[in-house]
Amino acid sequence: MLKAGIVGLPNVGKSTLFNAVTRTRNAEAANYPFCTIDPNVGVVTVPDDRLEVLGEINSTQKIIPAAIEFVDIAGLVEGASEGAGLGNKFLANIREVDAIVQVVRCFENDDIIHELGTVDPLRDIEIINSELILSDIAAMDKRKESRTKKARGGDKEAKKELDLIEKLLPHLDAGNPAVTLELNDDEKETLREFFLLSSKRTIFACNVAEDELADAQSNPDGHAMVKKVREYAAASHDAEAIVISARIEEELIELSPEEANEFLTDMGITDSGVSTLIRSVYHLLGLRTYITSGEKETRAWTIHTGDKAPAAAGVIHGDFERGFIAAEVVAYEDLVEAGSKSAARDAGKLRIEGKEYEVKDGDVIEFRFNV
Ligand SMILES: Nc1ncnc2c1ncn2[C@@H]1O[C@H](COP(=O)(O)OP(=O)(O)OP(=O)(O)O)[C@@H](O)[C@H]1O
Ligand SMILES: [Mg+2]
Repeated sequence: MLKAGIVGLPNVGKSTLFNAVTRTRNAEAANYPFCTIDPNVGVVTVPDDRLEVLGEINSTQKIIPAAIEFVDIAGLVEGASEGAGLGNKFLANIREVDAIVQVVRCFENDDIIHELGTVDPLRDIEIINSELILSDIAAMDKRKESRTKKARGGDKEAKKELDLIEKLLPHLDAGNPAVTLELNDDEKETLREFFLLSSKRTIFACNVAEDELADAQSNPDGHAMVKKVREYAAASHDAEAIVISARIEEELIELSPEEANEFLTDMGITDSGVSTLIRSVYHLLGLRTYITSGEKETRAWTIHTGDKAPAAAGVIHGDFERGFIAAEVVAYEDLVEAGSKSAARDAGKLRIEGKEYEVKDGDVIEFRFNV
């Protein structure tokens, strides 16, 4: 299962967010820096309203959403790349995740300690990013040395790596994350093998005060700190910034879905920031959902962007892929509009697709196979 790492300065609300997304209290969240040392790992289900709708249509007994993993990582501080605050250990934890959620403190509150004494989202982001970049520079310097020797000996693979490193180092030295360097497909492939921290796709989670969430969601640029983070994310990271209030979400854990909805409505919010965040992370990881739906269960299956029908079938069972014959596909919207699968078939919306079909997000599929 792909993993998203929750990263940020100490005491900014990472574990609170982790509890909110996993709907547990497994991570200790408390008002002091370095409350978290060892990472907390949890499975997070991806909210998807389409499953309930299909479940209704097919009188399904069970609904099974898609899932990804979240890892709550210890806070980084300035100097982490040189080992400060157990920096090396924490950076190693980040290396193991597939994408990053960077939690940025965007709330004023004198009772909650800020490591640096003041609330300043852009300064905080810069600290985290430069630690990731510095650690990558050190890794690349080392790799450059070993590859130079090999390349001299005529090793083509080493030469290819070396060329990329020569391109990468000035980019990193200028303070840019590896993820924003323009590369061709071949270079991208090589870059993946470097496992760089700053090459991971990132979403910024602006953690705002509870009473500012409603306004900040409906008008993000009306919140001065959120506005800055959004601009920064778009300009220098080609990334999204999402507004959350980790503490509200944590308070919702004990409530039933109905009570939680009522609570949110009272606050003037329709969708909780955390649901949006989880969905965005799922997409950021390059993941898409197709759905199977019948009386027994309605289930979301996770595939990668661009996966073809046999590979998608293989997610259910290897036999489905090996014995793949065809996929009966109807787009979610078409199925809902028709009201049932047979009505969709009558309306000519049911397609029979073969081996080359690229499965789309929201396809409702039944596979034909033979083993
Ligand atoms: N949006 C918010 N508004 C007010 N307080 C918040 C908000 N989000 C989190 N907090 C509070 O901030 C404190 C720190 O939260 P938490 O322990 O989740 O931080 P952390 O980033 O995991 O810290 P550490 O790096 O020490 O592990 C907690 O007291 C928490 O309740
Ligand atoms: Mg923590």
